[in-house]
Amino acid sequence: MTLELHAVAVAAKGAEPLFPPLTLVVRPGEVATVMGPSGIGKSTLLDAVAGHLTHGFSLSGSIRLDGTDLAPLPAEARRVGLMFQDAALFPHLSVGDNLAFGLARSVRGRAARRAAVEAALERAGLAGLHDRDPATLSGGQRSRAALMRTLLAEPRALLLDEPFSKLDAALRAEMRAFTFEHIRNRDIPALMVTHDPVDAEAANGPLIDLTQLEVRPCNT
Ligand SMILES: Nc1ncnc2c1ncn2[C@@H]1O[C@H](COP(=O)(O)OP(=O)(O)OP(=O)(O)O)[C@@H](O)[C@H]1O
Repeated sequence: MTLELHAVAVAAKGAEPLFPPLTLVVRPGEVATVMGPSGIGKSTLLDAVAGHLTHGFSLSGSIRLDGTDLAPLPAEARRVGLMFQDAALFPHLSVGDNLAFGLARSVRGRAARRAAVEAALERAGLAGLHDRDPATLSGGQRSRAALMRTLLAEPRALLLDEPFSKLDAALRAEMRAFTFEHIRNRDIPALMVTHDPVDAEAANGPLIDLTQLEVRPCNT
């Protein structure tokens, strides 16, 4: 799965585009980093890829996933996963039921769904916590569960909007490594918005500064 942005720009009705046209290729397993000052349109760019553009913003250029133009597809048909800093587990569901909520519809039958959730909990280092109330988990455990919920939907690409910024330094490093490893294992492209140079340094894909729109290789 490759994510391709060609001359992508977003603009509010009657206004100038938020940033100059962006052209970018994110290959399978790669994390591309998008940086730029507050308000330049980083989250709006991710919304455009996810199919959630709101507030009168319109998109120009094209966004392709695996060669398919995403423009005509509604958000749910794009199968693009979104992880953001305030990603919360549903407080009224157990940890396992939170993960089951994300589970792709293609996994059918009670036993198969339970097995898929148990395997995901195990991979996230959360084995045995299926029936726990999310409020009783540590911050890192909650973050890992939220990521697994996103991944269980089998997204074809992942969008990360400052996903680690609420975590302390140690947890941040752990979640960053965990997330990037899953992106590589799933061989899906990811687009990460961050203000943190350490996140950018750890990413293996192109680095885009929306104020410069320079695309240069990072760690490759
Ligand atoms: N609900 C809204 N209604 C109108 N304009 C909005 C709305 N949300 C965002 N904007 C505007 O769209 C522009 C881009 O916002 P966006 O959130 O994409 O920026 P950002 O680069 O992600 O910022 P930050 O780093 O602070 O999250 C900003 O100028 C902002 O004021």
